[in-house]
Amino acid sequence: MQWIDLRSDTVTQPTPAMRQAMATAEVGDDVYQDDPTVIQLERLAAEMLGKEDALFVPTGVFGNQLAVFTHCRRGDEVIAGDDSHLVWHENGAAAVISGVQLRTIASKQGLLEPSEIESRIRVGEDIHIPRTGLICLENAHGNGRVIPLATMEATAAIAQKHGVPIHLDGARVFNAATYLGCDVKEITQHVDTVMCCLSKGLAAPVGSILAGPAAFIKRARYNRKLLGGGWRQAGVIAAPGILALTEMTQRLDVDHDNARYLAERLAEVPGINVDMDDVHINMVWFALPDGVDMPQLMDALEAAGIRANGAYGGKMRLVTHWQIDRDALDRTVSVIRNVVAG
Ligand SMILES: Cc1ncc(COP(=O)(O)O)c(CN[C@H](C(=O)O)[C@H](C)O)c1O
Repeated sequence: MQWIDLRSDTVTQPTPAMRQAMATAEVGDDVYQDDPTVIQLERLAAEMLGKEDALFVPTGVFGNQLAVFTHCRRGDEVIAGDDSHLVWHENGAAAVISGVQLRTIASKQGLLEPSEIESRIRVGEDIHIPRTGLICLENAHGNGRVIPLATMEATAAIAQKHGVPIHLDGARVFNAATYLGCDVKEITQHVDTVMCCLSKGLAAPVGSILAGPAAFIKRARYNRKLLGGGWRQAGVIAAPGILALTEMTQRLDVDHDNARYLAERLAEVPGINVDMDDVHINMVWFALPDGVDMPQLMDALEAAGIRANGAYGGKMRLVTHWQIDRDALDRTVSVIRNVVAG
């Protein structure tokens, strides 16, 4: 059955061109750094992200946690937003894998005020205090909003002043660049390392990229192996990653336009509240009117061949991607409208 799957952009299936590339990929043992397709992907990613080197990793969480593990010492403090993916959805991995303390900041819709970050940076030698080992930013944010370049720049200046590196959870950094109308390097220039997902809106079946200075990536490659993440003939899954970067980054505006279309149609349904100002990328969050029978709504959506996650903090999230067109969105809104209308 071909579902209309709006749960996330993590559900994207590889394009036909990606499947062809997978079948014909040149491969080798990547632990020996013999896989020409992985090497091609890593070089392309480093160039596009404006970093000296890059590493192909299994997932976004792996890339984020490998960054923390490689930047930090055990006992360090890591500054992050209280609603960041690193804090909310990574199983407490920073403590488990790296033995670090997460120092959270209440974000303003995903944005961390640079002054708030600076006030939490540990300064000076004191027998009581840990070292601030890393600042973690997220852009685009998992709430679908994009952090302005000026905020990134101001944060970078503070981090540089205190000698603290910045890691960017850039799972959707190409979506952010599309929204800002800038090259992705204008975002990544303000951070030391960046993780970007190939397997979300960019539609690769597997994988993310961790990019940064050559010396950092060399240490990260060692740490990836330590964590059991050494690839063998991974060219089979690196090949679609190359197409993700060369082709799918160019069409993200289609997903963004479809998200705005969806938000506008939902806003026309009596009782549904959509904040159009929050619709920056391919995500639409909306509040249903009180009293909506959620089990009935989820059953109606499933019966119509539509997959969506339930409400989260009183809001539902629908995510557009290359396999979602306007007809699918119209069908989705029609089901929601009928259930809400009772
Ligand atoms: C900002 C950000 N950083 C990292 C990740 C993790 O990427 P993966 O480990 O799933 O590849 C995600 C996945 N986000 C997923 C989604 O949005 O459906 C779920 C919540 O994990 C993310 O949104």
